Amino acid sequence: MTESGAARLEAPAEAVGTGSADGLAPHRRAGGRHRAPRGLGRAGVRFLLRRPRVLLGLAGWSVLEAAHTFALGFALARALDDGFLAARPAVGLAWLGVAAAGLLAGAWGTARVYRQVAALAEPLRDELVRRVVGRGLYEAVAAAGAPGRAADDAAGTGVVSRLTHQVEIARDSFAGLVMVSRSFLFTLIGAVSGLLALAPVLLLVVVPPLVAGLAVFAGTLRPLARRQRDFLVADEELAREAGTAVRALRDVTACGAQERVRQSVVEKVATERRAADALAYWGVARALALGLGGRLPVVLLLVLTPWLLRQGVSAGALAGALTYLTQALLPALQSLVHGLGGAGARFAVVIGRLRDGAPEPVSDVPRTPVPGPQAAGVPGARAAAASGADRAAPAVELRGVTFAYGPAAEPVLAGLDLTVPAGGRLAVVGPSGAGKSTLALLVAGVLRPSSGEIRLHGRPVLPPLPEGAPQPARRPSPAVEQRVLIPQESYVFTGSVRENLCCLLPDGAAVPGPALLGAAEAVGADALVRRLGGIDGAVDPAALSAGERQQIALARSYLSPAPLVVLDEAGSHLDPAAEEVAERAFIRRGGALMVIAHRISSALRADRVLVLDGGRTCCGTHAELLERSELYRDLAAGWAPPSRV
Ligand SMILES: Nc1ncnc2c1ncn2[C@@H]1O[C@H](COP(=O)(O)OP(=O)(O)OP(=O)(O)O)[C@@H](O)[C@H]1O
Repeated sequence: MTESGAARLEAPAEAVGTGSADGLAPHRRAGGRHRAPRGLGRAGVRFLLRRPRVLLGLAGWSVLEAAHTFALGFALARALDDGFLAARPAVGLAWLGVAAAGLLAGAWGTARVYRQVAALAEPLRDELVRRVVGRGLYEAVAAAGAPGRAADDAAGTGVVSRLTHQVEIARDSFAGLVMVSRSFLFTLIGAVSGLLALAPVLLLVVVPPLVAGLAVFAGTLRPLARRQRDFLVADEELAREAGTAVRALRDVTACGAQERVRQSVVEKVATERRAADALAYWGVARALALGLGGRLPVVLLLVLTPWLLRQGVSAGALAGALTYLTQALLPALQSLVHGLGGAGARFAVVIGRLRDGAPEPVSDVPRTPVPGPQAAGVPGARAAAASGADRAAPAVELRGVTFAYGPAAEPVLAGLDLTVPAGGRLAVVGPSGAGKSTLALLVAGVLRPSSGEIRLHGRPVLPPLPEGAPQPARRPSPAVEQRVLIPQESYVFTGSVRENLCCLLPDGAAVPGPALLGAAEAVGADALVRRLGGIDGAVDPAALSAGERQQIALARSYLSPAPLVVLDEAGSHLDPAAEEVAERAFIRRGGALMVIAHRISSALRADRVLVLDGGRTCCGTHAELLERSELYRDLAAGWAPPSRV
């Protein structure tokens, strides 16, 4: 196994960009989570119908806006026809005065409309806040039992983020939607009545393209909203990925994971670019709707002017119609198209997330594991026993596991069955290249079996790869909380001793200094910690020997809440006595232990030993194997005598 590959294994999953989300979304990213929520329309109608007085007020004040639109074109037409063109400037000016009064009345009405919109948006906000707080309480309870996650993280950061971001976005988008839809409707009413009053024939020119434009817009609304949502989601995911990479920069560099992190960010950039392209494509359809509904009527009006004049339409009526089109309908249509395409999609996405995150009925809540004591600052020794997914299930279960490093490569493991009971101790031995480290990586969920199944405490690790698929980049499985793997080359980073010891603990878990020292002492790293200046002393990886780095990694893993510890020759740089101290600490710690052994003493301390030997792989106690396995006898004879058994 390469050093960088090994080093990565101990790094927290967040270091390679798999960290959980914060910020905008609760991020349940299962397929379809970003779809517009079902029943949103019905829920919206119910919400509105519960507020008839506000709706009436909104409609009442909006009538003033319609009246202002009506007055705009009609008064201009009269000012021309009855005033300026009839050589009666006073009449013309009087009509212009009417238009100005209409403008003032419209502005006054619009100001009142804002109040009514607020009377709709604020209750919506309150309702959403109630939901989010309910969800937060639910998460706080669930997180208290979730290994690898601190309760205050779920209950604090997530809820505050949803309150401050999503609820405000929902409220603002909703208010924007109400404003543009209402404005378009009442402007349309005002303009159509004005055209009807000026000359009904004008409707023949204006209405058909307007209807065609609205039909195109209606047809593009759904796909456009979907593209807009995809773009928002891609944008957020890119921001999250980049944010995670930046936060984990030190670990990424220390683990040599720059290329993988770069690739993962580049993938997100490509996804966002594709989403932006698709959005732009549908943006063209939106421009078509605007052209048809807003601009074509103007062109038709100008082109058909001679015909309209022959139909008896006056010059003033033509000017009034042009005013309706350019000053009222076109801007209202533009606001509608942009508003529904932008704020509408944002509203649907955010409401969908808030609704998806609504508290579930208590009876449907899946059983969450018992809270691990390390959340309260107790080292993993006692925690290990308490944080399992299913404590009765075997710690490790392999059924027919076959693994090869490439589609055409010889399998390293073929049809392997193995069970390590909860709390059991297994030593894995075998000649160099037999597949011991590969087995450790499979159990840890870093590699994916070609076929067969691996479970940790009853939970599946990673499903097999589809036939012929290449092994993907190494990435810890979701079962990462169930195990800690210490590879031969230990990962230690520049920082304090405390940071190095606590990096496998759930976020926010505060382990007191004496408990950290106790863990170091248990694995025999206390002298090293003292030499480094205590728990707050500085760690310089380059200044540590390979054995000292192993001691830090052992203390860190001892503190981890994982109920299964996999030591892949994790004490290979320690002397036999120091290695024994560390191994015995892990035995006392509780939980299951799997040791890739390079000394007979490790095999003797285990309940059972797995001898990896290609087709002659076998498992049994030390005594059984001495009888049954020639390879084991050879290995045992070749190893140095144990210091103490
Ligand atoms: N990344 C890899 N790509 C291809 N083959 C690999 C890779 N890693 C290991 N192998 C091969 O898989 C086989 C098993 O390797 P593994 O490291 O699991 O053996 P091991 O028993 O742990 O050996 P050792 O005791 O020397 O560490 C070896 O033949 C090795 O060359």
